[in-house]
Amino acid sequence: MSDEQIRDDQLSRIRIDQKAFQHLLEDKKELIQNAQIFMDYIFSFMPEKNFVIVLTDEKANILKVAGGQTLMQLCNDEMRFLEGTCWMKEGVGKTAISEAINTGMPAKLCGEDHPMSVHQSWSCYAAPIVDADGMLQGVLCLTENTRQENPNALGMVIASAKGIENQIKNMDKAIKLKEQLKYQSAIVENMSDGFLTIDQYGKLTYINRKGAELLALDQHTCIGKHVGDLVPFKPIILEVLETGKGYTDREYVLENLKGKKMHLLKTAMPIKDEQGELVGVIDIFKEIKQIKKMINSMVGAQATFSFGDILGNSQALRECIQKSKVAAQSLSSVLIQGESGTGKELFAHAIHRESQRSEGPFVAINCAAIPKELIESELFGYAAGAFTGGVKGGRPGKFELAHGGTIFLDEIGDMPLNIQAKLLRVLQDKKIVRVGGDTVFDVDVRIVAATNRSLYNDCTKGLFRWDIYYRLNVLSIQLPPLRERECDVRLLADFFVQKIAGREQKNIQGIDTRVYEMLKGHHWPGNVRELENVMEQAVNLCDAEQILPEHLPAFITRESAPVEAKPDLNFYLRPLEDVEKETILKALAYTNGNVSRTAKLLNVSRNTLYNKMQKYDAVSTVNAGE
Ligand SMILES: Nc1ncnc2c1ncn2[C@@H]1O[C@H](COP(=O)(O)OP(=O)(O)OP(=O)(O)O)[C@@H](O)[C@H]1O
Repeated sequence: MSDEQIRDDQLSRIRIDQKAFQHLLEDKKELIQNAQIFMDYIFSFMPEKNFVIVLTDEKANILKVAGGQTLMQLCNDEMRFLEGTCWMKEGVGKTAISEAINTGMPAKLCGEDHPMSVHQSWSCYAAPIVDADGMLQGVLCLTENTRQENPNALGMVIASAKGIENQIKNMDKAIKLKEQLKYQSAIVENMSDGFLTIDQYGKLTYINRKGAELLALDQHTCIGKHVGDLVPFKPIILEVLETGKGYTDREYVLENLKGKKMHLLKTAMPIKDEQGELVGVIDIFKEIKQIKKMINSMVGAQATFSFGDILGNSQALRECIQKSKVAAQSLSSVLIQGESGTGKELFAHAIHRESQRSEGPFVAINCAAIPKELIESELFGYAAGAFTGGVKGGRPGKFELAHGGTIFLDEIGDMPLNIQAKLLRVLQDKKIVRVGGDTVFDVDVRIVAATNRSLYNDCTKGLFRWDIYYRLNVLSIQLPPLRERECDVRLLADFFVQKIAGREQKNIQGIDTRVYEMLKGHHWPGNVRELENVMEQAVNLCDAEQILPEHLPAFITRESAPVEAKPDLNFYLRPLEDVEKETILKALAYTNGNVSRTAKLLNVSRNTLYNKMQKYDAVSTVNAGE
């Protein structure tokens, strides 16, 4: 076979399918781009251009050929050294390219080192190109005629291959960084908090969408401007630039560009470079109302009962429900009065649920259950540093937390007079000032108050302010005691037995008629709460299919028992208060001073018990954990 035939035969074996080659070029785009820079560079500083330089992939497929025109032609004529050919196919023999691929090292093959006669007039210098993970990506190979050997050729190829490797690594890093930045900016852009950064000169370098919305700025045109020129107040982050000290979760009230008053919680952090020099500040801010919403949903500041949960067919109760439904539609304050356990809290829930602000929070506070010295800060919050021991950053009170909803002031009759004065301001102006602070906060809160005392009597005795009484009493609901609505006793007793038996998984079908009679005969000083407790006790004791008289507590069965002999009154009679005090102390001793358990034992509310304990100086017996 002639040399020409050998060459053509070889070409037909080493040529890659055109389509496959196009795919390969696409796959290796990055490598080709980076190698091209170095191939051009070598080409530019060798004026004789008496060489050919090729780039192959890791399987010896030639991706790119460059070189002097004459030499390229010669190379083609003698070796078919062409783009789109593979130089590791069978029959090609050992080449510098195959050596570099097989050993992973630079390789040099000159003249007769080549096994193929058609290659023997050429000297080839090849160096592998690897990526950041050490994986072979390709080979750079310089080929020249043996007559014009260049002693620096191998060094030049190795240096260029290294250069390409670095270029690829940098490119990979840049791509990864870009990806990372894309994610980071997506996170920051979609944050529900406002986020901005300034440089060391106070110029805005970045602001996210929420931040621009809160401060009423144009997100794009404000970049590069000094923050002091962008907002109508002295930006607090400039202090961080001055002091180098950041802060966490501080409250600020400011006006944005549109004049809207914003109550924000802010965190600012200084950014320092590797030398510890301050280069900027990060500022993260959110509206307090967002936090209050979260607090309310976490602490369950929601009304759980609706009018559907209030049972009773008596005329008096139906009228109360009717009146409360009307009250729910109004924005005026509501005063619910009634004995302990008549359902005042239940009505307060239902009024909120039926009102237009039912989506807002329902915040309840029991004025009798909080020590007098703490009521003010509980209701109105306190400013930063108001008292030693207080949370450094201050705290909002129940009125602020109830913004947009309803506040239920239970046992309002127990509110101290000095706090009543502050309450008047809320009722009149809908504004509050935190304890120890001077910032005025607007609060949009509907007040529902309740008491089991006669507020009117308290006013006449100077214990309650008339002005507040009149303001609260705009809509007044007087809940009837249970003893005055006999027909509800049966209904409620059935309901409680069903509810408690279901909860306790007891199969109790109903209530014996004698039990109804006994229940009707009781005076119910603890009202519905007392009835609920009695039925709970009965369900627990019941081992039959019906609640029978023997399941009722003795104080109820005794009331309906026939009186056999008149007791010796002189022996039995003692002042009622003495008996009450003794009973309370005994019960407290029995429960180790646990107020909740004692209240349950005595069938009274915690508040009623607490009031009586204060009256009888028994508060010191309370368990410390209470
Ligand atoms: N009409 C009613 N229907 C169903 N349950 C009722 C009714 N009235 C009261 N209750 C239940 O009785 C218990 C006491 O009710 P609630 O706490 O509302 O009374 P209160 O008047 O606020 O008591 P206190 O003055 O002691 O705080 C609760 O468990 C409540 O669900």
